[in-house]
Amino acid sequence: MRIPVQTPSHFYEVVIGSNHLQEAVKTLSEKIEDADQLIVFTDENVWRQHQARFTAEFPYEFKVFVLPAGEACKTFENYFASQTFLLEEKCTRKSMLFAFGGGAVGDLTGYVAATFMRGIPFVQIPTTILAHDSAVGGKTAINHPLGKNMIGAFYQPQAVLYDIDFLKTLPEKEVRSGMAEAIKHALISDEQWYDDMVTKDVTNLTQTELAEYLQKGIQVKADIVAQDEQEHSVRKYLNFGHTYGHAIEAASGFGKLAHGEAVMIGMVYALLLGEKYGSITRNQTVAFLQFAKNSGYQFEPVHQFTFDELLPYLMKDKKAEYGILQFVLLEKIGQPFVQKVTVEECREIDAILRTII
Ligand SMILES: NC(=O)c1ccc[n+]([C@@H]2O[C@H](COP(=O)([O-])OP(=O)(O)OC[C@H]3O[C@@H](n4cnc5c(N)ncnc54)[C@H](O)[C@@H]3O)[C@@H](O)[C@H]2O)c1
Ligand SMILES: O=C(O)C(=O)C[C@@H](O)[C@H](O)[C@H](O)COP(=O)(O)O
Ligand SMILES: [Zn+2]
Repeated sequence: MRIPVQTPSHFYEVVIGSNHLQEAVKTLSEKIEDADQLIVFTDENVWRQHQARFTAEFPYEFKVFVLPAGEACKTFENYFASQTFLLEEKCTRKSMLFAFGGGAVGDLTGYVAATFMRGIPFVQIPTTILAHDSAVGGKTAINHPLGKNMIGAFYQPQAVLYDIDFLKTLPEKEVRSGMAEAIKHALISDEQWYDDMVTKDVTNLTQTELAEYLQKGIQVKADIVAQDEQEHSVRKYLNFGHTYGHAIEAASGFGKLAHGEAVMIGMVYALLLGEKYGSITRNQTVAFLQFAKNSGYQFEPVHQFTFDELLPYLMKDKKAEYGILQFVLLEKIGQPFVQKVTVEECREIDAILRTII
């Protein structure tokens, strides 16, 4: 299946299927054959588990740059090492990068591609559930110890080649983390989908259900990015759960908490705020929390920090303007909006969160 993504700057396709890497690569053959070098960026876990299959099915000569697994790859040091590798390999503006891995490899590779010689083409080949979100839409970034994704660029890939057969080796924690973004996509777009989701064990979907959810999530993202590529308006909705989620993620030390685990906490926080500013009821928030707990999501990380310890991270949220925080909230399930919130209100909601989790 092909899902088109049309932004003001760029058109590309998400080619999603199972066991179709070889076929999917063919959709890009013209662009690939025009490149002077192909460089695959991956991480040590992904390469250990999928090198044989990738090499067998990727029908071109390539060089590989293996990064540390997970969030650890989104650092200045790895960004610098990546640029050094490209320079030492004599890459040029005609070279093409491939991000073979999860969101961390994808974000780092995209930022490297956006900045090497002021921009060279790159392709996303995602290997996680979460990457149905991260590989689409062109947000690329590395972290700074003071905040998540603080250095980056909007830079769209040439294509997203998503073979969901790679997902079969994901550990349960990463399944859970990835499903949080699918739950987010349902919450911000489609009440019926959300209602269906909460009846399921989202960590144990059938391949058919998983494929359907991923396609739906990609479509939600593609529709939003088509309207607002650089987050001036509706793209903010994709940040539902991320203001508080990123704060917990950064405060914990990058990589301790998986991104989706932190976002799940952030979504409960945002639902609580939605009780004040929207028509979300406490029953709905508690039902969501129960569904999250039943699916194995953890909320103890909140208790490791005081609100004042989280506050500096909250204040670095990229949606904040003139020192005022903006949260994405739900009027009702499926209807997001953006709301300015004061620090004192944030403190109050943080206190409520601690009592209900
Ligand atoms: N750019 C965006 O729009 C966007 C959207 C959402 C998240 N993100 C970013 O994505 C990152 C999280 O991405 P992620 O959850 O994919 O995590 P990840 O890339 O850190 O991968 C998680 C872990 O799973 C392993 N892994 C990956 N694929 C595997 C496979 N097929 N089998 C076994 N193990 C595998 C990795 O080695 C790593 O240890 C965060 O940095 C987050 O900020 C970006
Ligand atoms: O694509 C978007 O826009 C998103 O916000 C998707 C998020 O899931 C993702 O985690 C994103 O990287 C967060 O962006 P940030 O601007 O808050 O760092
Ligand atoms: Zn996210």
